[in-house]
Amino acid sequence: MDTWISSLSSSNYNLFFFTTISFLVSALFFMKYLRRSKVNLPPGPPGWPIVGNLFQFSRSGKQFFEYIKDLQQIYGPIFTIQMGTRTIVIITTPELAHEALIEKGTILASRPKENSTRTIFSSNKFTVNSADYGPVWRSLRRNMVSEMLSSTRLKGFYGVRVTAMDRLIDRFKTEAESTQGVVSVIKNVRFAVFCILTSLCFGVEMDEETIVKIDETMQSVLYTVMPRLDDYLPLLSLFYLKQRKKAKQVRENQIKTLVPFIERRRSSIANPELDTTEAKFSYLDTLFELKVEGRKSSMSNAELVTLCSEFLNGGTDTTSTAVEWGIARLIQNPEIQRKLYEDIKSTVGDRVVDEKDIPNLVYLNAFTKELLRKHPPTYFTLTHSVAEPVKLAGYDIPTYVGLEFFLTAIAEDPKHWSDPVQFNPDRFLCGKEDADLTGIRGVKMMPFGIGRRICPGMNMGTLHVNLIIARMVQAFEWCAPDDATEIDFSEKLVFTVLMRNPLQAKIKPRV
Ligand code: HEM
Repeated sequence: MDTWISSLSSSNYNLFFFTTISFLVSALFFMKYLRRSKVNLPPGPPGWPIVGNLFQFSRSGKQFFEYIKDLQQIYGPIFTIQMGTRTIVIITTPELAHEALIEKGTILASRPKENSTRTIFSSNKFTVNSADYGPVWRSLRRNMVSEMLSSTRLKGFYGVRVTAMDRLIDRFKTEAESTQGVVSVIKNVRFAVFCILTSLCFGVEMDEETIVKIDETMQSVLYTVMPRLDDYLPLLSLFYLKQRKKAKQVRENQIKTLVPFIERRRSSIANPELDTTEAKFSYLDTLFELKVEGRKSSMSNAELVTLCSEFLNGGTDTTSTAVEWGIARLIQNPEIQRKLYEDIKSTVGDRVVDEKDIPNLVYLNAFTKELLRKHPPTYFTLTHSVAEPVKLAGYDIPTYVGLEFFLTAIAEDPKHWSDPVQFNPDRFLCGKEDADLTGIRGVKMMPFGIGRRICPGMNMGTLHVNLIIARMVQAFEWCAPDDATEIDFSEKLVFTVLMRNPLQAKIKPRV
């Protein structure tokens, strides 16, 4: 949300034009105001005409989640902000999340209208995450879960993970040789996760150069769909023609990069004898065959690109961000690192830790849960919207509102956690303070969301975080590059919440 400010100042203003537009917008807003003033929305900071709270936010100099934290102190568990034309309701407590996403789950399971850039990249809302709650969403989601993410399917991809983990440890060793032991955490972990997901998605093992190229394409897509000022003030879109042109180029490049893999897979299914190196099964295969409710035609290549990109993006940044924060916590707390290593050593002995060991690694599981509580990779769920007007906490929620669930506030609610700000995996040992991540038995933390739209990759995401951390801690002792350095825990909101300064860590191989 920060990026639009700089682009605005660089735009070439035409004063007369802007004034006329402002007048028209004011009239429009006034009419909208008359209509909306009858609605009993949750309270919130008074806004300015046209822009609402947009400039108050930008002038606060804070990141979006910091601004929201401040407003929570003033307005309580549920409040409204007006960002230009967008009305956003923020929910910050477990009780209200339960009311919204479990008790009234079907009504709050929709997604808001998209801007024109997002529509290009979602093939007009043809993805699991963007589709409205209805037949298309059901078909796409059911396919993704049952064919790729169920526990049986996950087990079938065991070999892919073993290869990726061995490669990860080797990469750390190689990097450390030329840097006196200092390695970049997120870069290598991201690469490992991406290797797994590309293999599952396209059914091929790829060389490093190809994987890096696809990853760069995916990252440029994520940056292109990030919010801009004209998402909030659509009439300013005239000043963003260059960005819209750029978005089309990024889309073309995304299609150009991924279509060859789609064609290759098609041809290898048609002629299995030609390439024996390909995997027996991939996400693409399921999409080739999928019948989407309410559609007669099969998917176009552009739609296949969109769905494959969703699969790759959904699990890469989230997982690698979590691991980076995890290693930062281990460096900050050598005692926690020692306990984790002891847990692995006493459970698996001298052999390499395997994903089948994970259910027995009690401390590792507690550590990962605490990691996802304290550092949910995204601070908000994806935006929800309502299919029909509904009441929440006694307030009106009309259909034009976007709902944001503030995950860190929910996971640090002092009514539900002892010493909530403290990073302490022990809280999950011996059932002292447990939490059901699905929210069905009550909500205390929800790093994957809850209800109808809960992350379908929850099992895979948790498995990857557990496995990567176990392998990294078994192979190396982790410390700060210079033993005196304090880890900087400040955050930067991009798509996930990253460490402001990407973590550099010193590794010492364990003997
Ligand atoms: C640690 C890892 C992960 C975390 C923390 C995470 C978190 C989330 C969150 C917070 C949401 C939004 C839920 C909502 O809107 O209420 C979500 C949705 C989603 N995630 Fe994940 N995710 C992770 C891994 C994955 C993986 C591995 C995949 C697939 C390969 C995936 C695919 C998706 C999809 C498709 C959605 C949209 C669901 C829908 O709208 O029905 N995620 N995830």
